[in-house]
Amino acid sequence: METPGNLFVVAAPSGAGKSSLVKALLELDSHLQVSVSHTTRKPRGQEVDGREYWFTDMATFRAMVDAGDFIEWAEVHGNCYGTSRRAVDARLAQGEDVVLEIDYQGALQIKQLFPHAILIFILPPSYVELRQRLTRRGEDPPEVIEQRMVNARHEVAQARHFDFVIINGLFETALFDLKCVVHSQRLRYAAQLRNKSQVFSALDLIPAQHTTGA
Ligand SMILES: Nc1nc2c(ncn2[C@@H]2O[C@H](COP(=O)(O)OP(=O)(O)O)[C@@H](O)[C@H]2O)c(=O)[nH]1
Ligand SMILES: Nc1ncnc2c1ncn2[C@@H]1O[C@H](COP(=O)(O)OP(=O)(O)O)[C@@H](O)[C@H]1O
Repeated sequence: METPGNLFVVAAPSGAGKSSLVKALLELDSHLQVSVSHTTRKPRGQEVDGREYWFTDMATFRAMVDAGDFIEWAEVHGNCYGTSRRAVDARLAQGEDVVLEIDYQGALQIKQLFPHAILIFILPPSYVELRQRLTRRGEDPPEVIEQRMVNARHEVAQARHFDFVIINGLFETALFDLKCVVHSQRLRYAAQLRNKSQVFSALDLIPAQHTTGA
C-alpha cells in the first residue's frame, strides 16, 4: 500500500497573493498537484473551466453537496466553493502531494478530516497593500473589492488557527518560505519512508509505525 501523500492547504484573504504563490510553487515542484475546486462564481478575465475552477450553477453545486461529493465546501464572498472528494482522495492514496487553495472555513474542515494536513496562511503586508493589489489585479469591480476588504479583517484573524503563516511582502521571499514549509514536511521521517525507501532498507532502518505526514 502506497504511503499516502502530504496534504497542504493554502488560505489567505483575497488579493494577498495565494494563487500567484501556489502557481509559482507548482512550476518549481513537479511532485505537487493542485486540487481544482468547484465554484458558483462566474469566471473572471482569462479563467478557464477546469483550470482555475470547475464553474457550476447553484443547482449543480447543491446537488453535489447533497450527494456528498465535497470533502469541504463553504460560502465565500457570496459565492459557493467546494473541494471534490475525487480531486483529493485518489491522488493522496497514490502517494502524491496535493495542495488546496481554499478559504479558512474549508481549511478548518480539512484539518478535522486530515489531522496531518499542513495549514498555511498567507498574509498581506498591510491592508493598504491588499487593497492596492486587488485594485491593480483589475479583475473585480469596486463593490466586490470593498466586500473582500471588509471580509479580509475577519479572515486575517483566522491565521492563528494555521500551522504556518507567511507574510507575502516580497514575492520571492514568500515563495522561498512556502517552498521551505512544503520541503520540511517531506523531510519528516514518515515522508522519508516514501521518498528514500531504498536507502532506508539498505541501512536496515526499520520503518517506524507509519503515520501519514506526522
Ligand atoms: N472553502 C473553499 N474555499 C475556496 C475554494 N476554492 C476557492 N476558495 C476560496 O474562495 C475565496 C475566493 O476565491 P476567488 O473567487 O478565486 O477570489 P480571490 O481570492 O480573489 O482569487 C478565496 O479565499 C479562495 O481561497 C474551495 O474549494 N473551498
Ligand atoms: N508579493 C507581491 N507583491 C506585489 N504584488 C503581488 C504579490 N503577490 C501577488 N501580487 C499581485 O497581487 C494580485 C493578487 O494576487 P493573487 O495571487 O490573485 O491573490 P489571491 O489569489 O490571494 O486572491 C495579483 O495581481 C498578483 O500579481
